[in-house]
Amino acid sequence: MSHRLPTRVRIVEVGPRDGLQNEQQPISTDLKVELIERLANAGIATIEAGSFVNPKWVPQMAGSDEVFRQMGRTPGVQYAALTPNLQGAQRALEAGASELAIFAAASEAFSQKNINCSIEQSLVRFKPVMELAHTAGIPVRGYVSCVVGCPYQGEVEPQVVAQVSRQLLDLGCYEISLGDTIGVGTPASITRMLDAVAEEVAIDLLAVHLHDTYGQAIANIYASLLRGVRVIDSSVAGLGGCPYARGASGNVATEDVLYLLDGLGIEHGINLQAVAEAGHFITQALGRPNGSRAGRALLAKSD
Ligand SMILES: CC(C)(COP(=O)([O-])OP(=O)([O-])OC[C@H]1O[C@@H](n2cnc3c(N)ncnc32)[C@H](O)[C@@H]1OP(=O)([O-])[O-])[C@@H](O)C(=O)NCCC(=O)NCCSC(=O)C[C@@](C)(O)CC(=O)[O-]
Repeated sequence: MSHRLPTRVRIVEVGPRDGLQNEQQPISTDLKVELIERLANAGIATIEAGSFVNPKWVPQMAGSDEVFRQMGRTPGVQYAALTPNLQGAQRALEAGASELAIFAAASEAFSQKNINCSIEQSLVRFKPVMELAHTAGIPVRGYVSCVVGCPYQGEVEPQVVAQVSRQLLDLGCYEISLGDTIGVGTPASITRMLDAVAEEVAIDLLAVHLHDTYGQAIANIYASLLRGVRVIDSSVAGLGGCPYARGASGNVATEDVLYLLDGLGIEHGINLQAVAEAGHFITQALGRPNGSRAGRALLAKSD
């Protein structure tokens, strides 16, 4: 069990997907593309650029094909797509996604609401996705939602998270992202959960995906770093929420995470000021408040 901070962390930017999927207003493809390009220019090496789900349930992501086709690609950047099944995976690959993400849950109730099937059925649906991705030579990331709490079921047992994580790894995912979907975790519950999962999946293969609903995300990230986690999902300007978790606020803001990492002397290879400007750009365009405190502070200083 590590209590030493890592020297380098990889950021997975989920703003263009997780951040925007819940926006009610129409967002043009051009705007999504410009956001993605700004994030890539800032030095972010993994960007979740869209999802290929049923547009009836998540209308904002209906244009993901177009986004993937229009955006300029920066060499060395992975452009990931969230895909729930073979149909989604086929569309994502046709559109040119360089990485796929499948998503399961540690709560039966959330699995049913989110993807209309049980946890076990979801794993069966993911098999052909994995086969397709394997044949195409495309890496697949696995998400587990509700790793500490579920909006429908309440507390979630760390052992269930560990078991689903192991199953996703066995399916062939290269990394497992642990989602505190409703942001209820605290350093104590996140650490307990990570310790249970680390019994099944090496800590090097784990990422944390923490929503900031209760303002605990940065503390939870620090606790995760102390446990040896080296991959953090975040969303520029703290954009987002989950359509299947009412009241859930966005992911931890990328700018806030970068500020934390800088203060700890942990390398990340990203230009924080450029991300803050991307956050300003998108929140101005959407007419919504900027959810990053570090972003707001940096922008105020550079005015
Ligand atoms: C998963 C399904 C598709 C199952 O939905 P289903 O109804 O069980 O699927 P089905 O196979 O029975 O098909 C029903 C209809 O859906 C269509 N369909 C089927 N698949 C697709 C597809 N890929 N793309 C487009 N259309 C699709 C299919 O063609 C058919 O159309 P119809 O014949 O009725 O016209 C549905 O429930 C769905 O799309 N749910 C939305 C899930 C979602 O996007 N949730 C938000 C993202 S998850 C998240 O935010 C959490 C995460 C990852 O960030 C981590 C965290 O924070 O915890």
